[in-house]
Amino acid sequence: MERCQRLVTRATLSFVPLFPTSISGDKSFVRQIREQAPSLDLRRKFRDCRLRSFSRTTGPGVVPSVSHRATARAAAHDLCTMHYERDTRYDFDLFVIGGGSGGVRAARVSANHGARVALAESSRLGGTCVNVGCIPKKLFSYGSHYLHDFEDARAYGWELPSSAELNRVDWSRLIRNKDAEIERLNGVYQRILDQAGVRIFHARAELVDAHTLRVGDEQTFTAKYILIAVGGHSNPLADMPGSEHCITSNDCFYLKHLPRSVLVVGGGYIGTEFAGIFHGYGSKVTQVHRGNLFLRGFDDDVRLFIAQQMRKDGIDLRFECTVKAVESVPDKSAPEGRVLRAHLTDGTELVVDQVLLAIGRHPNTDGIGLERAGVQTDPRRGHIIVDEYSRTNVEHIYAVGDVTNRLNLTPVAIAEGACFADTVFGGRARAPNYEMVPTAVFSVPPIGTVGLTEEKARELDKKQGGGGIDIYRSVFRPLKHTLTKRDRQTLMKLVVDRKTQRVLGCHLVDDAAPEIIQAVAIALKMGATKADFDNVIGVHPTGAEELVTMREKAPETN
Ligand SMILES: Cc1cc2nc3c(=O)[nH]c(=O)nc-3n(C[C@H](O)[C@H](O)[C@H](O)COP(=O)(O)OP(=O)(O)OC[C@H]3O[C@@H](n4cnc5c(N)ncnc54)[C@H](O)[C@@H]3O)c2cc1C
Ligand SMILES: NC(=O)c1ccc[n+]([C@@H]2O[C@H](COP(=O)([O-])OP(=O)(O)OC[C@H]3O[C@@H](n4cnc5c(N)ncnc54)[C@H](O)[C@@H]3O)[C@@H](O)[C@H]2O)c1
Repeated sequence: MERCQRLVTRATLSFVPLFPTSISGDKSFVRQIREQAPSLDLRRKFRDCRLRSFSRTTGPGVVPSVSHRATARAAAHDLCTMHYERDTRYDFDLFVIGGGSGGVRAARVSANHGARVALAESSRLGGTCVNVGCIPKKLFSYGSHYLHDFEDARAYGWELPSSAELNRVDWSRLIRNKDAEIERLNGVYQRILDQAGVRIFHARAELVDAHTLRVGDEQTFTAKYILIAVGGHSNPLADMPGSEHCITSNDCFYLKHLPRSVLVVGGGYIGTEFAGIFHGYGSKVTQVHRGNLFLRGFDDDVRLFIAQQMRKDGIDLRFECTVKAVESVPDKSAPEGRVLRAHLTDGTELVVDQVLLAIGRHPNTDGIGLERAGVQTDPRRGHIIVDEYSRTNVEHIYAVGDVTNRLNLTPVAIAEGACFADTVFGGRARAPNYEMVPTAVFSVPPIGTVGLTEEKARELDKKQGGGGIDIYRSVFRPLKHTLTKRDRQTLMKLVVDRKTQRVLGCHLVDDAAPEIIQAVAIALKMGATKADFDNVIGVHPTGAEELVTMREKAPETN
């Protein structure tokens, strides 16, 4: 308390008059106040004296620079938004287990609301997305397009060496460069949390009881609120003979060699993205999926179209087929000193360098003491059960992100984390909104999608005895490939409610689809009708202009 009084006094007596020129020292001062001033009252006093000092320095004759003004306003806003009165009966107001997408956002926003926050991360900050998910995957995806791009460049006049000469990949350089970027991002996350005043433990944490956590082997802390944001892990298909020879998506980012051939098992996001990545880098790829068509949950037109395009590119895509056993066979000529013989359910065998299991992910709920705290999980799938505010059955324990198995996407985990923080510490109950969440599959070519599929829209329409669904579909060769002659097509599709004319879904397959779909999602979330789309003038020449020029309804099939 005394220390805080001193800080406030220092703010009024010495710091305040220097205000316009000591902005850079200012941020750390705000941080100090956040960390040291336990009472809301003291923080408010500091805020008030800050605001007074600012208005004094902006009096006649003093013109603070724009950046000074912005910094001061931001700092004052920071302090104004501290709603939460700390509870000193506990070591922390909030303990976050897991420093991935959801956990980091929740920790930062909660600290900004004035809570004393700790976060434990057993691996690397940033979690799946930063270390072994979205980011390295997208970097690999960029990298995998170059050979095609070089080949296409010839049609545009470029004189380049032959494809055989171009097709040489220094895989270790890719891994090194990727690692450096990920390390940089780990540092960014560390700084974000440090600046917010979050205490970070680079250790595993588990629940001892409903308010107590063991952190690493030795430390124990109490917290008023606990947030579980531990994510998930790949299904290792442990029951399959030879599964120990297979890799998961995590391993793809650390392979010593580019595999000459890969069997990809699974027809979801990860399998389809890695099939494209390895194929683009020059591996011979076979992808198997146990169902009759992969990418379940996506629009059927998109699923068929992507399958067609991938096959044209040379990927061996097999449906109603999966792997039943894998053997390791020594082979001195193979990069790994062995090859893998995969036995498939269609009766065939494949000899490959790697078998990638991409058959879904399980929540990390084992061994974190949920039972000791009385937190309920789903008996079938193991995820933590939460309500719309991400609260578990235990009043002060919350969970966000993949461990709750709602929509397992990074922006969703982030939104859940932010809503949690605002609800518990920000004085504003906020539930994440899962309507019209756009998503992309970075396959080759990529998919961008938002809203209802045609199948889902028809099903709902039938249930509601509605007036029917109109489909607008366009398939065309993108302008770029008129010169390259590459056998590549774009698909654009709108699903429209016939009665209200509201656009219920948009499904794109195109190199630009992941970028375009973000903006389309805004329109759909605002309730745009087909006429709204038609009223917009296109951007020419682009593929996206097709979205506002589709006039012909597709013939009725149902
Ligand atoms: C290959 C791949 C590609 C993906 N690509 C995309 C994409 O392009 N776009 C997209 O939106 N989503 C993508 N995702 C999904 C996305 O990564 C996840 O939805 C997101 O990371 C979930 O965030 P989270 O906070 O729930 O968990 P995570 O990010 O997984 O974070 C959980 C953290 O908790 C830590 N942890 C676990 N147990 C403990 C413990 N007991 N103590 C301390 N720490 C612990 C883990 O080490 C981890 O860092 C991809 C996923 C994968 C696997
Ligand atoms: N671009 C993105 O946004 C992106 C990219 C990667 C992952 N993700 C997220 O991560 C999640 C996990 O991805 P995923 O591809 O592992 O899972 P998924 O659920 O998308 O696909 C799993 C696939 O494995 C198959 N499968 C499941 N069990 C099987 C078994 N025992 N044998 C054979 N096949 C089996 C399923 O039929 C399905 O095709 C995704 O659902 C998504 O939410 C998102």
